[in-house]
Amino acid sequence: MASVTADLATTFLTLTYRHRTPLSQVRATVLPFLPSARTSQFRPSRLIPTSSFHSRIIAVDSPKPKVISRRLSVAATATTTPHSEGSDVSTKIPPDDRVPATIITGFLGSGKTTLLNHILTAEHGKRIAVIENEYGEVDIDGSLVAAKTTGAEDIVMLNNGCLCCTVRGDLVRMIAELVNKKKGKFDHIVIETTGLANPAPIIQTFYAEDDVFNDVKLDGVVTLVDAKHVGFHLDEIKPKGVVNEAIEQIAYADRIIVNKTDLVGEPEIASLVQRIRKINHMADLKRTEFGKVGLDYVLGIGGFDLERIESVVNAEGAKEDHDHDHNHDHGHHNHDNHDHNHKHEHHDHHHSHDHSHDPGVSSVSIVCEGSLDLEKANLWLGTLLLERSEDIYRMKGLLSVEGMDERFVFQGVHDIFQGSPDRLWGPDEPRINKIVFIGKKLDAQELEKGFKACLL
Ligand SMILES: Nc1nc2c(ncn2[C@@H]2O[C@H](COP(=O)(O)OP(=O)(O)OP(=O)(O)O)[C@@H](O)[C@H]2O)c(=O)[nH]1
Repeated sequence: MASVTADLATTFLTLTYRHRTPLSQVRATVLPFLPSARTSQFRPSRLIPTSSFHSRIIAVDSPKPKVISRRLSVAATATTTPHSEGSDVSTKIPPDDRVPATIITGFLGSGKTTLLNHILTAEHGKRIAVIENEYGEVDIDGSLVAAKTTGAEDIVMLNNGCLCCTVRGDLVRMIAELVNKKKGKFDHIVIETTGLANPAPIIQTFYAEDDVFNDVKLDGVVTLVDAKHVGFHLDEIKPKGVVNEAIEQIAYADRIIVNKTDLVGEPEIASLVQRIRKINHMADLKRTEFGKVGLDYVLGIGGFDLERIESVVNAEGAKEDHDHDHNHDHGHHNHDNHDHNHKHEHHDHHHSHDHSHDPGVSSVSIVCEGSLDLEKANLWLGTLLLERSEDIYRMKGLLSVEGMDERFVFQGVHDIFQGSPDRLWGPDEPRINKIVFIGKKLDAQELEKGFKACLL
């Protein structure tokens, strides 16, 4: 046990040291004590006999898009880390020039291809490479997309794979090929998954594979929800060990698009939104018809960026499209945001939305003022990931750690954990910790208790 504890205690310290690496290029940290969990998470949940990825580079005749360079200064007074080479080191974050990739997922017929067509035909000045994962021999979606776009420069087909193993390999090869052969010819990659895909292995590909990670960064997961039919899929009881893809696709999302709202009435949409919120309280949500959303909503999300953790944990629960929001989800949002804007009060709550111990997939937030004992927090988080990483789908957090002058931000997908100090706490800024978990069998009270035990 002693050695495990020592390992756990190095987690934050190691991560703290990582502030010297550009934040945007901080390599995902797979906790060193989790070697078996790392491989087990790629187990296929479903075998799909004939599937393939197709890639298409959509060339858009437009001026070269603006390169957005992300710069962030981190003033590090790294008194808590033995790795520190000195204090008051300012780290300039160079631009992250990796190509962003967006995953579009959603159940069969939810409107993924419709959204893709919308993206490809819109004026945005981006050249987009599309990777499609199809069932069967016939490239139906490919022809739908092709019919609506011009300038398709390249199509590569990769066959015979299952989503979690072979296709993951295919995806890596596909991305590597795109990067090697077409570098500079596209600005964004959009990956459309099959309707029965569990997004987890695809997300993990971006962290587990160096070939991918070095050149491409995961920008976000966009999930289409069929407002008329999704209820049936969400209700479906699967055999033990088989995932409910409709739930998983919602759980991993950064952006949720409730599509086909023309086919159902307002009350159905409102109750669906509530249901979605119980699963994923972190994502933005919009209601649409025929996938008509602003391009900003689906491209350039930064859903896995440490720099953007704050906006997620702050706005958590309040992010439905406001055109629709006010009438339908009021009580819920008021409740969720209750504490977020108050200063100088003792913030101390969690919410898990109706269930304190939800056996299904749910979101739990902890908002709590105070500073954490580094070692205890390390042990708590490390143990949590060690024991529960399969159940914790995604998490994001912003922490106040005793002895650390910066806020500590982190995000994780199962046992992939990425964290770093970001900006300094303001002199009068209340030290409020905020964590959001999305996962299976989450016990809000237990999580909160464990977290609070780490406070000084
Ligand atoms: N009424 C209505 N129909 C829609 C809407 N969005 C898409 N559709 C239609 O629904 C059907 C399925 O849409 P797709 O975009 O192909 O859905 P998909 O998710 O790509 O489907 P799969 O690839 O089979 O999983 C098509 O006939 C679309 O025209 C909508 O908002 N309202």
